[in-house]
Amino acid sequence: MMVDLLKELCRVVLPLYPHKSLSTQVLVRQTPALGKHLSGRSRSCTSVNHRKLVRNGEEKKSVIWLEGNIASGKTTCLEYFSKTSEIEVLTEPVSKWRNVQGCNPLGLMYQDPSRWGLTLQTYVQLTMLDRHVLPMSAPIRMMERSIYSAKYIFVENLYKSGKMPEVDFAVLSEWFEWIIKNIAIPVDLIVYLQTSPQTCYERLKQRCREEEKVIPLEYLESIHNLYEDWLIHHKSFEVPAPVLVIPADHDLKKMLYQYEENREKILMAHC
Ligand SMILES: Nc1ncnc2c1ncn2[C@@H]1O[C@H](COP(=O)(O)OP(=O)(O)O)[C@@H](O)[C@H]1O
Ligand SMILES: Nc1ccn([C@H]2C[C@H](O)[C@@H](COP(=O)(O)O)O2)c(=O)n1
Repeated sequence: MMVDLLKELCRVVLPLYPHKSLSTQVLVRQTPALGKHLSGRSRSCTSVNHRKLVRNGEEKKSVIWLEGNIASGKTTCLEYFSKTSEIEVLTEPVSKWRNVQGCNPLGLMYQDPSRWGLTLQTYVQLTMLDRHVLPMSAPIRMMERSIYSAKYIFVENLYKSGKMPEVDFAVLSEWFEWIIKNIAIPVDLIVYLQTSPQTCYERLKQRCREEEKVIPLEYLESIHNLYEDWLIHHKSFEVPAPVLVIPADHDLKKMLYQYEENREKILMAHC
């Protein structure tokens, strides 16, 4: 009788939890739709990346990229979510960009982008790749930006604005293509903090990072337009995961409220 009871329990309960399957079968599962904030087109063009392989009841892990303009509030957002036990947070390695063996490629780039753009972006590519391949220590990883935005936004901006020589752009492009072809860079969801360039300009001045004092509003406008073309209008590059857009011009109190409102959608990337 006990055996029958167990069999019945398995029959009813296991189908509800396919990722906890006890068989050795590999299950391919699609993450649930993320509701109205998700951009439909990015979902459809990224179905392969968004599928999840689950084997032997192994715990499914999810990676979320937090994208947005300079000083849009990404670090502040990550700080908030770092208090959640299932989430590990990886901030951008800006301190390395400001100090590699005593040199400051970030500062040099802002002083003379044509000369130092390649130097900074090569180092950004290396340090972001290092972040992407770090073993995960929690079920959900939220990381600030990605090797994709480094290329599609910042390298693109330097090149399009005439501040990066063609040869530098070609070398970085070949490196980038090689990396994404040969190294797995997982992503399940992109959270985009959508701000106006003006808001970022004000927050940038308030943060007062020494290297960034030379940044004009026009620079933030260019970065903004590249982000919008990529993640909202789908006019430039492939989007490697669904996009959750969070309007981020609001004050801190309203932003924390919005983060709470979106918590489920973010955690759902893990289901
Ligand atoms: N919602 C907000 N309202 C006002 N100031 C903010 C808000 N979010 C962040 N800030 C401030 O703006 C500056 C940039 O925020 P930060 O989180 O460092 O941005 P990012 O990591 O995107 O560059 C910081 O001084 C931060 O305290
Ligand atoms: N690929 C990149 C990434 C970032 N930067 C610059 C932009 C900021 O000055 C700084 C850190 O950005 P934040 O986290 O404050 O938005 O690094 C870059 O030039 N290239």
